[in-house]
Amino acid sequence: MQQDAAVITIDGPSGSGKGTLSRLLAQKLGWHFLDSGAIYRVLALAAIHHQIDPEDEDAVQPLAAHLDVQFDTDEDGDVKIILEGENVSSTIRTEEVGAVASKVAALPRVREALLRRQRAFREAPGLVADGRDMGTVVFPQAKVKIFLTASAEVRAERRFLQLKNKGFDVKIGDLLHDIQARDERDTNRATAPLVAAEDALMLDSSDKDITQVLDEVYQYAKSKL
Ligand SMILES: Nc1ncnc2c1ncn2[C@@H]1O[C@H](COP(=O)(O)OP(=O)(O)O)[C@@H](O)[C@H]1O
Ligand SMILES: Nc1ccn([C@H]2C[C@H](O)[C@@H](COP(=O)(O)OP(=O)(O)O)O2)c(=O)n1
Repeated sequence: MQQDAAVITIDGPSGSGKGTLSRLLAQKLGWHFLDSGAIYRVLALAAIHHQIDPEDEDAVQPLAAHLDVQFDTDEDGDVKIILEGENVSSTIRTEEVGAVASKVAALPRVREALLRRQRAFREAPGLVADGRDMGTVVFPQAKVKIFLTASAEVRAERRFLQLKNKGFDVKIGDLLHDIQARDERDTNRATAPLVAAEDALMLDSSDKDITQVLDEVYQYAKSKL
């Protein structure tokens, strides 16, 4: 880890466009990228595989501390996520895994166990970090912080198109329900809840396409770095 490498944090609820924006911004800047949600999703999948109750902190904490996960980036910048030797890049993206991720993520000792792993992504020339608590807990000293939102209906519609394109059989009503349940759990947990940092730029992407969002954030970041 390089304590002095610059960090841009992008936090917000499911489907707001954090992942897409963070990836594009990291590419444009030539910086590293941390998908912290993927770590919680991998942990959730590991809990499912090992038949561990996602709300049992004593059982999930050691799994988090010893999580055997690798992020392998190829020449095109595509990231392959390997859990215990298996490529889980696609399996972790289901709503079922997202819901379990949101449960394991509510456990304070699990979050603590994953802190160092996330901070290790901070390397020169810089890091774009995507998640829920990047600007508040993991990288509170980040120079640029964005809190990206969109209405729940718009987010459900985006997720519907995204999952349908990947071949998943999904219903928009179920997705809206899942998104609202996850918002509720992520926002109301006691440890590192989904909340904007005081010094974050608030951005509502409901009526903006991804190019507009990227341009706006890139200009803002340039003015702050
Ligand atoms: N501003 C936007 N306008 C329209 N679609 C978007 C926008 N941002 C992201 N998307 C699409 O919405 C889906 C969810 O975006 P994603 O980046 O995965 O969200 P998050 O990481 O916040 O859950 C993706 O299919 C993405 O291409
Ligand atoms: N920094 C983070 C990232 C994700 N989480 C939790 C809460 C989320 O509901 C799950 C899944 O996160 P992820 O960012 O992959 O979810 P979305 O792509 O936004 O749907 O993990 C978290 O608590 N803290």
